[in-house]
Amino acid sequence: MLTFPNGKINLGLNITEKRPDGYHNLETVFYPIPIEDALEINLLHEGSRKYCLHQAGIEIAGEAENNLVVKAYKLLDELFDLPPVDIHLFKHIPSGAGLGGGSADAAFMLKLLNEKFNLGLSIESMEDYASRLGADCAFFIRNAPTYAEGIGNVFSPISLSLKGYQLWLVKPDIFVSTRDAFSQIKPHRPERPLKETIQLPVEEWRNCMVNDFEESVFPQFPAIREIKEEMYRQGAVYASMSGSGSSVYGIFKPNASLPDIDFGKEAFVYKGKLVV
Ligand SMILES: C[C@](O)(CO)[C@H](O)COP(=O)(O)OP(=O)(O)OC[C@H]1O[C@@H](n2ccc(N)nc2=O)[C@H](O)[C@@H]1O
Ligand SMILES: Nc1ncnc2c1ncn2[C@@H]1O[C@H](COP(=O)(O)OP(=O)(O)OP(=O)(O)O)[C@@H](O)[C@H]1O
Repeated sequence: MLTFPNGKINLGLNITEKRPDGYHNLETVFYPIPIEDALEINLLHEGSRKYCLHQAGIEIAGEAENNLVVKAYKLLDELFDLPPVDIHLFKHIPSGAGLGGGSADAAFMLKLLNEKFNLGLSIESMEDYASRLGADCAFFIRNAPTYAEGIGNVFSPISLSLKGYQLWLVKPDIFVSTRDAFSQIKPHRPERPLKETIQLPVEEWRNCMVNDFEESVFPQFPAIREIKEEMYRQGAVYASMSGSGSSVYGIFKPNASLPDIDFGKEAFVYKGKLVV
């Protein structure tokens, strides 16, 4: 059985409060984007192992057992004593990019196991399991535009569609540590709640919707700021860093023509239409 976990971008990201447990409360809108990994599971017939992970595409640092798809399998295996599975993961979504690729894989693995083994899990219980695997993981269960608060795990649906707009996304060869990015932020509430800002016309977002991480990440990595400025030079309606970086996206009118621009040999570049 095969599925295609997709990435997300953050539309606006306000870090509002530091919590006693060290984590931060935030408000953001998660928006699904059509950059996809491929994830397949089959019954594993050989040997005594419960799972075997085969990886291809972009390399993920670390041991197989730390892969979020394996963590998702182990979580449900503890509860349902699942049959052994052979897992194939083809990574296309860059990691450490603010695109939630690892979280997407984990959430889609829960959905895949639920379907393959007829576990009968509700959307709500899959969201609950997903939230144990990562702060923003549960978003990928419904995978629809969502307003998120808390540590990125308290959701409400929003009415928003950018369907037909073009997305231009660039992830330079720069690693930004999410933990360090959070530690450099002075939390504060925005003048207007993001839930209201997001309902303004897209053309107005540029003047009032921000990603708070840009203030600390741009001075440290001016090349990331430069990509955002390039997006606006090319006519983006809205441009921003996603999550804690290092990817930057531009949203363009449906008929805009996007030229070829050299963002460096190692940069990941995606251009495509938004589909939701
Ligand atoms: C910033 C976002 O990209 C917004 O979508 C995500 O919230 C980040 O999610 P993520 O990469 O899955 O981050 P995690 O692996 O959960 O957390 C990495 C580190 O970031 C810090 N962290 C994360 C989320 C949060 N709400 N407050 C935090 O302070 C913590 O120090 C944590 O140890
Ligand atoms: N299946 C997986 N795909 C990608 N990363 C994984 C996976 N499993 C574990 N990881 C680990 O999770 C870390 C972060 O992955 P992910 O791609 O979700 O981060 P991100 O792009 O920073 O997203 P965000 O900050 O928006 O959640 C990586 O450092 C990687 O080692």
